[in-house]
Amino acid sequence: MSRPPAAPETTAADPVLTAERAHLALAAACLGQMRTAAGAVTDAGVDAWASERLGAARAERLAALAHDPGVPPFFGRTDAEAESFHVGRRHVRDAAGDAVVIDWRAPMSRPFYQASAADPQGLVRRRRFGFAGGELTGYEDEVLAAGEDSLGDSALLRAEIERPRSGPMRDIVATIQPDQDDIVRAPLTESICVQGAPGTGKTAVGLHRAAYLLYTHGEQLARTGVLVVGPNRAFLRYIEQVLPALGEVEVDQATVADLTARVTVRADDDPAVAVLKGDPRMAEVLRRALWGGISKPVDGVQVTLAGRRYRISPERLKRFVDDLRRAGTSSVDDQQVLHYAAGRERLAMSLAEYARRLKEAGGGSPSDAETRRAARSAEVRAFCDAVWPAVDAAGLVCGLLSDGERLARAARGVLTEEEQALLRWSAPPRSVRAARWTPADAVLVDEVAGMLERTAGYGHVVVDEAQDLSPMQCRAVARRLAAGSLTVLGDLAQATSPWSAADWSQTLTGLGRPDTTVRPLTRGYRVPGEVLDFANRLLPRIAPGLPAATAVRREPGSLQLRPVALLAGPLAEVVGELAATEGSTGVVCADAAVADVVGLLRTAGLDVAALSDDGSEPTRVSVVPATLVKGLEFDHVVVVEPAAIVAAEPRGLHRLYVVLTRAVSSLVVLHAGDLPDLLQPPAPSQAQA
Ligand SMILES: Nc1ncnc2c1ncn2[C@@H]1O[C@H](COP(=O)(O)OP(=O)(O)OP(=O)(O)O)[C@@H](O)[C@H]1O
Repeated sequence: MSRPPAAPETTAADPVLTAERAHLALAAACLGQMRTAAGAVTDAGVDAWASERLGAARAERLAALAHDPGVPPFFGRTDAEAESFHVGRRHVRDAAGDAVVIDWRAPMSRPFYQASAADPQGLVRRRRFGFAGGELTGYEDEVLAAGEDSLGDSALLRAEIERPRSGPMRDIVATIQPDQDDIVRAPLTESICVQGAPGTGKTAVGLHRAAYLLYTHGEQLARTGVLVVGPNRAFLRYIEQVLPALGEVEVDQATVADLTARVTVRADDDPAVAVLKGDPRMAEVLRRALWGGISKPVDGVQVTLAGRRYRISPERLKRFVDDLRRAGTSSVDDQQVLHYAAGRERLAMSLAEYARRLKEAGGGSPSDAETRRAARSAEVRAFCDAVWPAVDAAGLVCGLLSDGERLARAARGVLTEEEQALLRWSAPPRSVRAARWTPADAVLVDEVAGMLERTAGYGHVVVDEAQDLSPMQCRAVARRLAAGSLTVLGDLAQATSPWSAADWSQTLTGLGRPDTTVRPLTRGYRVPGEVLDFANRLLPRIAPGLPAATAVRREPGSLQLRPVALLAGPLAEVVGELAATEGSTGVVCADAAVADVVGLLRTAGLDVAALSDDGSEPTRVSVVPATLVKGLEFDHVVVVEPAAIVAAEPRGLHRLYVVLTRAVSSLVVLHAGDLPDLLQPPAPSQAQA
């Protein structure tokens, strides 16, 4: 279904339109001048490093000013009694430095998003603009002073929501709604968890929050950085353009697998094993395995310092080791904790400094360099290697999973014997490199690496589809958070991993922010009401207690249930019809059926390709494995045999809920078998009753 961008009742001769077009031309010209000025700045700094930094800063600035002719410099305007502002994606100034457009993130722009007739926030009028291909084609006024507001029912908002989808996700900066804006503009110090039904704009809100925080706390976050964590490469590819379009190019985007890629993953675990490896008790097992490798000194050590030898007794050595081990294992504050590798270095230094004190007591005065040399001496190194051995993270996990006795020592009282047996590799690998690591193992290795050395942390982390993270994955994300704050986005009804919890507390605890407030979003922007009502029938079983989303619009005819005798013919026919329309089509089926569905559609002469997790670009008609569709959306969705999607995995009904909520315009459900009971049409007698 295609609709032109809204052009409310305005004509070319409308003086308002004429004046606004002139302002648009002015803004475009000023932006051009700003770009020229940024391009003219020379990169010559005092030295090569400074020149490079200047060059990088200039490239960033140019990227931020990049002008896409399809993206107009402003999209709205606020009129107060004394002044009016045009609101756009970034500040635009004229040659005199006066504002031509103000950035949507500036405090002055807030009333554009928040003002209502009941609370005009100083505005007399709000104006929204409609564009087609960069041309200003119309506008919509709400005279707040006269009690008018669109209450989320603006024609321009509707046009934006219904526009055909093609290519990657776009920003929603022109139409952010008040409840979304509250989350976007929450302070940097506040961690937030958004529990939002499908299509309520969680991903959009999280990305706009990142852009808002980078604007508002640029200097602080430029140092510490912002990270966006998404579920898979296909999803990251889908969202990767949103932040650059908002002028933010310096945000890292990664999956948990990317963050924990310290070993090469070559295998998958059975669900029961994956659940256990994701259990927070594994952190305790690993902690014991690592710190339990430190042994008690039995002999004294001779330390050579500035030509003399000093003997340190086993009792004193034991005290050094105990004190350092305590600093590594009993600190409540993660920021203060002593990491294992640093502990090893400190132990060596403790010995050298003790020798120095002995020398000083005898009247000597060794230099720092001599003390450091003593810490690096062969005797001290040999002592540390024996008592506080160097550890390789992958080696430790490999040893633990290969050696039943070692595992039992670390897991005693934490895991049952049956659980230990589940973890043990039946055939230990010949070497650490040869191990058939799974994604859950990679997270364990990362946990150990995080105990060995402090992981660099970001100032803010946005975690999307967070309902699917295991507690151990949450810890991996938390390690990247340092002292910063979090935006956690997710939907418990879309929780498809075998370890998914029924409430947010486990996830938020794992992420290290148990006190985070959970805020709901319930207005669905993506899916038409008819389709959403259908999918919501699954809610009582998959997420009892969660409020159902309400759709912002209804589209009669958007849902078609088609029972068929054989799938092949009707599938090719339906997809053929949709392929001829504007926008994207996703044909979603159980993963195991993807190859057959692709073959069948190609045999029918249709140009389709399977969506894969390598981040490659989706085609206009994609065959999508059900496990890869999370977070994505298509104009038209064809679901092939829902019962097979449900049967494919333990949380298959949750998966089906995800699949049924991806359509912007239409959903066709093709089924040769029965529909899952909750989705079956009421029997005729019930229907009449
Ligand atoms: N205020 C808005 N104005 C216009 N479009 C919006 C708005 N909010 C959300 N949308 C659109 O609705 C769609 C769904 O948004 P998004 O993907 O962020 O939702 P979500 O809650 O993350 O969904 P899901 O959980 O189903 O993946 C997107 O196309 C987004 O652009």
